[in-house]
Amino acid sequence: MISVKGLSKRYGDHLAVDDLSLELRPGTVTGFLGPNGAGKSTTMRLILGLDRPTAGTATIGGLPYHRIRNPLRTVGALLDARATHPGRSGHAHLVALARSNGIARRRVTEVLETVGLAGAARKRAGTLSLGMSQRLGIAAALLGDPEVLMFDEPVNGLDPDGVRWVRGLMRSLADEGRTVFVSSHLMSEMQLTADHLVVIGKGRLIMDAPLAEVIAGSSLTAVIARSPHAGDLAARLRAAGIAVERLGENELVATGAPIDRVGDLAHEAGIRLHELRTRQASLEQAYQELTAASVEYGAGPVRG
Ligand SMILES: Nc1ncnc2c1ncn2[C@@H]1O[C@H](COP(=O)(O)OP(=O)(O)OP(=O)(O)O)[C@@H](O)[C@H]1O
Repeated sequence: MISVKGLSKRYGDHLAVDDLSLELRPGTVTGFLGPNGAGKSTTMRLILGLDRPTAGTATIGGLPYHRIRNPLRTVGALLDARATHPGRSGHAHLVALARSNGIARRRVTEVLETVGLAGAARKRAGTLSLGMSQRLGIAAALLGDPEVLMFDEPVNGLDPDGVRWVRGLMRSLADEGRTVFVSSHLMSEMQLTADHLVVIGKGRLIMDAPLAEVIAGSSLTAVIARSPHAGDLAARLRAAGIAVERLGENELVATGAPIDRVGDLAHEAGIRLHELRTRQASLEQAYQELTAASVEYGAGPVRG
């Protein structure tokens, strides 16, 4: 369990994290989203005690990071995949980490196999591709078999197979009851991986909700109805305060109401339906609506 209360971080006159409060639960993959510069990495660094907060607290299992007796056994993190000694092999890097944290050496072999790096373990870390470095960073995070895992952009540099593998890994770690906190800019991937989403913009919390709720809340999520009496249905739905747009003579789109409500209203009015379905927004679309006002480093208009 990660608990963040009133967390703020100021760099000079810039507030990178602004009064953030979160509870991240075990058994869940929580996706951490936000535009460039929103404060995701800073928040993760604060949770991991790599930076001191200006205000507020961050605890893991009830303790601030610096008070955790066996940190690597409690929380594993991948923040910067290139943060290994370039002249050391992946194997030597993990052995050193294991030794300094009282972790059995055989665990190194296990995690190297888990991340598919057993064959490349003797290569110097500096010669690994970005994707392999990511895998090595994930291996280091898994080394202490921790209950809490934090990954900053774990699929960065991975090929499609690697991306799929990370997705499966996150899922299985959460299914084992662990707390998984993962940031990514790949919305399509997050939509497949995360159960819960935390969205921040300019250091502030924008959304903290289950994935399904975020998608249902998008204005692009709608109910499509086809009926030989679409006009009557439109009138009935509008009278109930539901926004309706006609798609054609027999079809309409209703927004802001769940499919059950649209179906019930049609039934109550005795209106025959030939089709009733939900059109789901993608996470990408929902995310863009949520963050439109807080893109700090957006591109300006393209001039021709
Ligand atoms: N050590 C630092 N000194 C000064 N400013 C910093 C420092 N670290 C981060 N910042 C600033 O804090 C803000 C948040 O940065 P952060 O890296 O946490 O964002 P992010 O959401 O992880 O972005 P990205 O998606 O681009 O990785 C940015 O404006 C950044 O320039």
